[in-house]
Amino acid sequence: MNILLIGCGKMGGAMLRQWASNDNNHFTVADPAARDLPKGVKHVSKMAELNAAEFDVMLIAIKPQMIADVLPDYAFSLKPDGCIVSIAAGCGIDTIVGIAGEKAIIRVMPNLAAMVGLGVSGLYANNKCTEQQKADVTVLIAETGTCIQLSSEDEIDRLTAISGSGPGYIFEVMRSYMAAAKSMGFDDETARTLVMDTIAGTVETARQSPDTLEELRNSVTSKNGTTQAGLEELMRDHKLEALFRNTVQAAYSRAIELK
Ligand SMILES: NC(=O)C1=CN([C@@H]2O[C@H](COP(=O)(O)OP(=O)(O)OC[C@H]3O[C@@H](n4cnc5c(N)ncnc54)[C@H](O)[C@@H]3O)[C@@H](O)[C@H]2O)C=CC1
Ligand SMILES: O=C(O)[C@@H]1CCC=N1
Repeated sequence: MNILLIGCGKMGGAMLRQWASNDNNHFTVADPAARDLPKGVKHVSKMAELNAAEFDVMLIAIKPQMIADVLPDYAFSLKPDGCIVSIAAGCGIDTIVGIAGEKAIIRVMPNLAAMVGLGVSGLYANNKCTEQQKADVTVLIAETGTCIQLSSEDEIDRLTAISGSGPGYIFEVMRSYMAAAKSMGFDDETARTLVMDTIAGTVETARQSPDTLEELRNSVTSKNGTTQAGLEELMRDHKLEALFRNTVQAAYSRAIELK
């Protein structure tokens, strides 16, 4: 497929890095600030430089607040049977239709781990999309990690709050955990290794185990041992659970505002 990537910042750039490692598709990036693009990727700074080229897929990876300004410039670069894919948080299909007209539109919500092929994305297609378009875009997204098919647009906004924003929460959890390790006297490098390897090893253990997370947690927790002492703090008054609930609710509310 010929794909036009509009916006190649942190998220578009992360996905492009994976895609460019395959030869399956041809990419053109439209972004005045794009630098150091992978080999074989064409670059334009503005619409006029496209020389009337037409694309099978137009992938929107600019900030949601910019779409109304930027998308009209590119709307004519889509082939008549082409498909718009938007990774913008919040920005609904109705908003895109209002700008670009009735088109095949797919909303995808990736996350930053796409950069290393370990992303998780949700995908929702409107009823103008053919089965072939859905299948092609699913294959494209699956090159960056897991791709989950969603059956309502609202699910994209709810998934945004969990996995789209998720790496942000986890980086902050890691940062706080690392600060705690440093308060125990470990230097930066050792604290980072201890925290990251503990998290990576724990995730892999959970992936490979048939046990529930509660059972796995209990398998670390000796009666009257160190983990029990730590968990009594971490789980006091269910504050951690409430904190995560409030966190994802705030992100979901923001996605609704960005519609
Ligand atoms: N950063 C993340 O982890 C995730 C971001 N997203 C979505 O991805 C989109 C992009 O977010 P980021 O990559 O984080 O932002 P970013 O600010 O890193 O990238 C945006 C890019 O758009 C470019 N741009 C600005 N004006 C332009 C124009 N007129 N034409 C073409 N390109 C233009 C900028 O130069 C920049 O490279 C947003 O809609 C966001 O909701 C979705 C999932 C995760
Ligand atoms: O913070 C944001 O709005 C975007 C969407 C998900 C992750 N980053």
